[in-house]
Amino acid sequence: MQAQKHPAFNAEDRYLKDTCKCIDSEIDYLADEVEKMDEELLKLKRAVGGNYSDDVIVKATIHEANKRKLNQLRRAEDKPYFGRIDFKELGKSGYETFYVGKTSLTKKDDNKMLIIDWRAPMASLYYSGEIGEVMYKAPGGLIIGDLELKRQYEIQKKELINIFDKGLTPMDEYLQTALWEKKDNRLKDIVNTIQSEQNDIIRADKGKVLIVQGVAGSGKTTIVLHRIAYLMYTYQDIFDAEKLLIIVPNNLFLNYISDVLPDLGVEEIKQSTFEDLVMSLLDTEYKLADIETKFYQLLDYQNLSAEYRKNLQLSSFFKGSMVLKNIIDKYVIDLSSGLVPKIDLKINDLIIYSYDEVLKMYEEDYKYLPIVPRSKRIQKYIESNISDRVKTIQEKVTIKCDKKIKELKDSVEDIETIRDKIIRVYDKRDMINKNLEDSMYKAIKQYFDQWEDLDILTLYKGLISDCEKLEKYSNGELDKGTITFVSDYSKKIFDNEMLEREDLAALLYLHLKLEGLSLKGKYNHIIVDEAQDYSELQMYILRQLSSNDSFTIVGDISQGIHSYKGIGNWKELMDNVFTGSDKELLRLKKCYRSTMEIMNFANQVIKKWRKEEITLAEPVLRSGDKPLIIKKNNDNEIINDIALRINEVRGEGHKSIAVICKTTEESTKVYQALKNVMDDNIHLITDKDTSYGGGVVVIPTYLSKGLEFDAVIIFNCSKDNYIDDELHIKLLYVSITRPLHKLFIYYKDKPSILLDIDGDYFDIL
Ligand SMILES: Nc1ncnc2c1ncn2[C@@H]1O[C@H](COP(=O)(O)OP(=O)(O)OP(=O)(O)O)[C@@H](O)[C@H]1O
Repeated sequence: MQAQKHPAFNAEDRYLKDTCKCIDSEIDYLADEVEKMDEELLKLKRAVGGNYSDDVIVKATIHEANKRKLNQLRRAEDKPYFGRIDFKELGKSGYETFYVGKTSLTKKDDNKMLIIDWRAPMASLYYSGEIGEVMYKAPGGLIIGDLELKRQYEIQKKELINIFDKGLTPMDEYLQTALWEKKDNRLKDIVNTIQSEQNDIIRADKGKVLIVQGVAGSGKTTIVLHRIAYLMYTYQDIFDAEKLLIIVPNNLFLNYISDVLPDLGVEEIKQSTFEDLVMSLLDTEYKLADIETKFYQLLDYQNLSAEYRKNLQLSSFFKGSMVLKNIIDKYVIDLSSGLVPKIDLKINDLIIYSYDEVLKMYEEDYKYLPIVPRSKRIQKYIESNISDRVKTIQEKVTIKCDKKIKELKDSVEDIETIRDKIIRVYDKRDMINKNLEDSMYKAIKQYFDQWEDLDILTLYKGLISDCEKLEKYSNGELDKGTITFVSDYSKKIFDNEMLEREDLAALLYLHLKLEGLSLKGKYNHIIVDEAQDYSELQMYILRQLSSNDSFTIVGDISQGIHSYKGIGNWKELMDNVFTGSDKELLRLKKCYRSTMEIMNFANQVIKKWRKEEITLAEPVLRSGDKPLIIKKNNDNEIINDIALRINEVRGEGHKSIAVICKTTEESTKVYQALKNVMDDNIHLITDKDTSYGGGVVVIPTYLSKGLEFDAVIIFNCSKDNYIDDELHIKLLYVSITRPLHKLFIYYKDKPSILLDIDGDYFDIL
């Protein structure tokens, strides 16, 4: 064991053993407490029989905290800590030693802090502090002092394996050990090796919109998950799990990241795709058009004209744009101003509620309500008051009738005629009054039938598929060609009783304008991963769900394979969506995932995009094989070679291997062909899959985004499969930035123009 060579081994070994003993006894103690409290709470709950009890609440809270701590200690018992800092605060005498771990531990008998939590303010020194003068932010203000020692430990099953000292051993050695590990099917926490620039993001001020542009593999996903754990620990009184929301691209990805938060001691955070969030907010399951159809049409340069593909892009972009938001705003104003029909609510010829009276309710009394609840409120008001109103009218009818009868009685006509007339007047009065009573609810219905139907889906479809309306409300911001394309294309989808994914944000926005939103302002912090693929309107909607404009938004413009509908530029997002809020854009340039050789190669590919927004990745010093580009004569030869390659890579101990294809159709063919020449231990991943079980998979690029594998094999990077356009460049870039250790790229006939790069960056076969 390397650790034994370290001069402080004996002292460190003793400390580890003492700490482990202490954890064991704390685990025993807490397990005992939890068991006792389980029984006690059961008895107490029975005794109070479902009634409110302070005692039950207090005990249940302690019980939950004990269970949580017990879980955390159990998770930490094999590796109780990973770092140490020796720090002397300015003005104090002597250095104090602090061990940093995933969860804190205090010794029972003397209250000595054996481990501090990695999220504690002082632990920041472990991640960001350099030996010498340092400072860190504590709740009471800045603490300044001197950092004498920063030490890192590799511990396995309670045994010290290695010790690294800042200054004596290159710090990267510790990071390198972590990065060389083989990956299985899930993302892992990185508390041991969080880097300084990542630490800054994790601990950034909570009260703003933080946007992080990070290159592929820079740890964006990992960091946002650590940030959640940090926020929940640091601001326990504000951030309970229900007030946090994480938006992720798809359910496969959700499954891929699902271990990290529990490992960091955080449970039950709402994590959702944008689509699922909208459907749950609208409480409706919409049938959505297949995500792939449009995506693959955009790639189909052989069969579809450039103009058609451009219109497709524009149409998607429009549906997520602030232009559509403005159109909806104007549409709603018109809808609202013409909503109260210019008629009175009458029964026969009697006015029960006049147009002016209802208009006043609409424009003044209930103006504070959105349109739909406002019109419902007015209807309800009229329903509950109409009988009083009718009574008043009946009284007036009676008075009029009495007056008429008096006149008749005073008249000079013969008595028989007067009697007949009086009877007729009474009959008429009774008929009118009865009719008033009988018809009042029917009249209300007939009256409100004249109001425009506010079914939001119908209104939305009506707007989007109506060229005249789009033209009227767009104020010249859309050209006629786009308008016609949008409305025709949408009509076809609507006719099939479907919506596009792109429709959901606008539909929800219309809902918000007309109905309001029950979750408005519900979340204290919202996290968006892979944010480059979201539209401004989607972000605008998320902003409506936030109580305080507290966001962490991470993404990589270079991986924006859905940028035809998404964000092309962070500055525009800040200007157009987060106007007026405090915001900051940070950059992560280092890639921790892939070897230097893979990342240098990837940089050459993304450079072909020739866009100023590109940030080239700086690989962390970890060297492996150069990417291997392999030419074969046909698909069969490629498949046979891939099968051999997979066995070879498996033999080297790599656990996760992906054969990445451009489309699902290509993936399906490759999967079938591989199954014919290989064992059965291979899986096809499609958009129906919600989990990735590790091992060998065949997967289309767009689903591999966000994931990573030990080795990646790209099936067909031939000339006619990847052309020199933005979407193809980004697709290839995403694929080649997925591997940690090995990358193989196959082609037949001629290689793609995107592989036309300096030969130093790859090997060929
Ligand atoms: N400080 C670190 N220490 C150890 N591993 C790290 C560190 N930072 C990132 N990694 C590892 O790098 C890999 C990439 O991380 P992650 O998936 O979070 O990056 P990303 O920026 O979201 O990537 P992409 O945009 O390509 O999806 C993961 O395996 C993660 O564990």
